[in-house]
Amino acid sequence: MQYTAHDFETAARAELDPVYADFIAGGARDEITVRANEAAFGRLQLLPRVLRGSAVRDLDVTLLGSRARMPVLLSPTAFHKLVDPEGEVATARAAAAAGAIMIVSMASTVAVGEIADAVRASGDDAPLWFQLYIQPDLEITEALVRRAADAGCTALVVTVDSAVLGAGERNRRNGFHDLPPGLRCENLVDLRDGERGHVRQIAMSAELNWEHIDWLRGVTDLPVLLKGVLHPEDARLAVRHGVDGLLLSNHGGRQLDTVPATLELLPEIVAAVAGRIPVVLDGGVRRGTDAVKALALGASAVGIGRPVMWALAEGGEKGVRRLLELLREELDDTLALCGASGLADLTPELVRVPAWGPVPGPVVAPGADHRFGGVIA
Ligand SMILES: Cc1cc2nc3c(=O)[nH]c(=O)nc-3n(C[C@H](O)[C@H](O)[C@H](O)COP(=O)(O)O)c2cc1C
Ligand SMILES: CCCCC(=O)C(=O)O
Repeated sequence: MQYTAHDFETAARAELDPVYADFIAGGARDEITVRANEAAFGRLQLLPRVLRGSAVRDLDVTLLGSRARMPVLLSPTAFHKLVDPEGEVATARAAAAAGAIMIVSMASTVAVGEIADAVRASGDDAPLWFQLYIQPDLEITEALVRRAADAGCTALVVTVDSAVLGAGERNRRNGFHDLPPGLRCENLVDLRDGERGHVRQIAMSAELNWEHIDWLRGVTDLPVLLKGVLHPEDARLAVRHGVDGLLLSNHGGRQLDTVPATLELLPEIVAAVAGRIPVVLDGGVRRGTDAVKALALGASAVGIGRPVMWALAEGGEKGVRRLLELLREELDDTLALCGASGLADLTPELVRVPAWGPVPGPVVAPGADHRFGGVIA
């Protein structure tokens, strides 16, 4: 049985082709940013309030008009059929059951329209958003946007950290460059004559600039979020260009290695947008306490990437349901323990950096009993 997000990784690895496990776990180059994302949460502390509790906690959130029952989004991840025969349909049903927003990857192995149909048929209801890599061919891009809008997606998430595809050296070593036979990027099929949904059809364009964002604003009424803005100056530019929200993300350490952990950048980005647009954070969120730290520092919600893939690989729709239930429970009890009854009660005063750095020199004499104090570092 799985009791934490990390348990799903252990369980999935036991059954998964190691090449696929590496694709999921891996990051760019030395994977320094992959490690930094998770480590950053461990470095911050929670300082709870007491005696102001409430019997129930409210985890509802509305983001750019999309209502969700928890402030945890499923960040876009490609190729769900690589790890489960139902692929994105299973993930989307689980997200809808939990009332969580799922961001469908442009590189999904089920077409976005089919994913939306499956959610509607399930009787549960939760918004789907669509992640887009703007293509150099704007007609193709517009056709993709139309597919997402026709499917009923309620926001577009434009990934802007991928001028070129990040160097996943595990994939290189493993020779993993392509989907296996039978799997396709279904959103791309028939966008143009003869297009068969090949991964190579997705162009990572190094020429993208702010004019493309202005152009996109002109072809859709859907709210547009940018995914992968890290510099506060770019956050300010995003606001100036009428962007509706930011997904503060370093692509889970899969694009430019050695960029800071997203949590570390959060206060600067929140200050830069100054409440004008919502900021969602992803990267290394594995626990309810992680989510609470990000929310307290000004994020409106958080996203999870790898845990969803591991849960899907381990247990299909049931696995993802269980993962989201666990995160809901953790969030709920963290709020209770912090004296918060809802997300609005999560304020920066709940979070601190350790007052003491490492204590130099031995703090416990050799042979002394370590159990009662002394060890600070
Ligand atoms: C297997 C995998 C596939 C991904 N595919 C996409 C994608 O298609 N589009 C995108 O914008 N981000 C993609 N990402 C990045 C995620 O959206 C997200 O930013 C990242 O996984 C968050 O970090 P976490 O995995 O530590 O939660 C992918 C990440 C992984 C692990
Ligand atoms: C063309 C698929 C891109 C997937 C992706 O963004 C990732 O693996 O991080």
